[in-house]
Amino acid sequence: MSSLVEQSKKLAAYKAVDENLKDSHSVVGVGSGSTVVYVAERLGQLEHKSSFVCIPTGFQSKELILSNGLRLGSVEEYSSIDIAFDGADEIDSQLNLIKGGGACLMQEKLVASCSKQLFIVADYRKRSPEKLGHAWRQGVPIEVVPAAYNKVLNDLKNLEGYKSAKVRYGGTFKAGPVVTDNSMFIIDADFGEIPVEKVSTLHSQIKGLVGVLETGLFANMTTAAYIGNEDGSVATLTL
Ligand SMILES: O=C(CO)[C@H](O)[C@H](O)COP(=O)(O)O
Repeated sequence: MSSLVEQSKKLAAYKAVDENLKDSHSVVGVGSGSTVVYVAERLGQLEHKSSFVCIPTGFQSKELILSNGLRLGSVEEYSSIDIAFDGADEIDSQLNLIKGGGACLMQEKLVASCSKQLFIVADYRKRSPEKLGHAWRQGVPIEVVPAAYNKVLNDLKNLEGYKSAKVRYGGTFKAGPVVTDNSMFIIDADFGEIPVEKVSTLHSQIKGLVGVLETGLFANMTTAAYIGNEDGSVATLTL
């Protein structure tokens, strides 16, 4: 990966933490992915880091919390979270998101939904001029019960905008499907470009299929998105 992309991730993450984490915040959600690495790094540099507890969104996130000397909590203990930081695979003009590129979508949505504020950190490649499905062409990640994968693959064909769908495989790292932190499979379903006003409906339709645990469509959850630009600036997107 180019150092420009890496630099933009770091700048966005540091700015999001610096501008939004307050001394009064005692419970902080920490998401998953390569950009959140810099969120955890920044949190770990804070003098008052022992004054808040961090809630992970999966295995990688838990490791980030521990390796940066932060206090680890769980969403079972803390179902009210003051502020959460997470990455995204794509962000539309209304701050709807596609997430789940790293297969952590269920716990990411759990933490986001428990949080009073959700700040997204990303590099410039993640920002769509308008609709989801523009830059992120892999499809919407959907976490499914393993026994239901074939049924869900068939059910998806009946939904408006459907183009294709497949179970995500582990490639050279796993002979067979990717298995999530919840022991589920991931289906990536291509719906082309998703109109802003249809994100919520599409999420509900997919979620309504028996066998679906969660979708990677995050509608109306984002407080603000911090986007690291190629020129070294960081754009703050709010509605
Ligand atoms: O949803 C996610 C994992 O399930 C990540 O937040 C998303 O894939 C973004 O990751 P990165 O910061 O590496 O681009």
